[in-house]
Amino acid sequence: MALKTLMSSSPLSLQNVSKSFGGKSAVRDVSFTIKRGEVVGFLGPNGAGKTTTIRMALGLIPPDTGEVALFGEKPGENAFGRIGFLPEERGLYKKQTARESIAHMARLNGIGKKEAFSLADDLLDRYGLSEAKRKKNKDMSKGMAQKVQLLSAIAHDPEFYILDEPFSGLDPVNQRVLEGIVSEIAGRGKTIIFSTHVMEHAERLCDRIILMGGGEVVFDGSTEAALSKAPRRMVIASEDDRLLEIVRPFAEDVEERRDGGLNVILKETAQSQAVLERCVAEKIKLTQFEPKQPTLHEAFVALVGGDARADLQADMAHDLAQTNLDQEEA
Ligand SMILES: Nc1ncnc2c1ncn2[C@@H]1O[C@H](COP(=O)(O)OP(=O)(O)OP(=O)(O)O)[C@@H](O)[C@H]1O
Repeated sequence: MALKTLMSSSPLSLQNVSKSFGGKSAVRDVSFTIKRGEVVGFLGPNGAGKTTTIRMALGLIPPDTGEVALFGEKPGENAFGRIGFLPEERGLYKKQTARESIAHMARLNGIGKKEAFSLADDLLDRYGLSEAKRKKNKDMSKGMAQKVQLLSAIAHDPEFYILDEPFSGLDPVNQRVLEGIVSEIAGRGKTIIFSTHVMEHAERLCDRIILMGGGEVVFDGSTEAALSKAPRRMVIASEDDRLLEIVRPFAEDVEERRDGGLNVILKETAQSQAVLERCVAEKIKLTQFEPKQPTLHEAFVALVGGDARADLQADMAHDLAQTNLDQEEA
């Protein structure tokens, strides 16, 4: 399909978009097109440029250079009723109740008063928040308020959802509830792009991944293609001292484990099966042989270089610590 046609028929298209703040580049030469019905994970470490890109996509800030097309037009009010946007900065009017918040957003998106309140009630019932209907936002837990804000963004049943960090700051239980909502929206054939630096959400929900690093798109493709970028790993163990020597020619890196086994990162050309065959040929008796499934975490640490890679690892460590903390508290 010709570029112009694709730009005009797609919910969102960015062509060579760049943005700097005070001379410091935040987004550099970003191009991608979101097709109808896609569920896209917009990933990257803190400061990678995700929020800036989303703001430009919605026309909240203009790009310095490049073109943005939202439903084939320059972003503007025309498109807003067709979009459900969850901004990174959370905020509900403190004195409004949950149903008032949702109805308020629905009305801003052109729905009449009676229908807006009925929609709010239906959504709150459907997503297990019936008891929050008349609760003021200031009295809600963080998880509850975040769910209400997401429901406010989706009440007018838009075609295209732009969700900036929908899972951040939530405990694992609430993250799952929000994932359920996103998954249900996706099941109805809607188009979704959501940003996150937590890969597991993307792994479970997305067809396609766009990974930002240092203001640029460093990967854009299917979740499977992303996984193929992860280094292949295996764990192998034997009481035979010759194991390390046999494994080394196949390995990019080998680490001895405390239990005597070896963590092996295979060379690009090597196969775990070949290591096994070599061990059998050398009559090495193995006590463990475990090729590991690659994870998106590993793929992205491999794809995002330099400082961004360190940031991503720090984010991952932080998320893991937070999840452990949340599980201990639960
Ligand atoms: N209004 C602004 N003024 C100055 N610098 C900004 C502004 N907005 C973003 N930046 C800078 O642009 C870069 C990209 O930030 P952005 O918020 O887009 O990244 P992000 O990928 O969304 O990160 P996070 O996951 O932390 O939200 C960062 O270096 C940030 O400090």
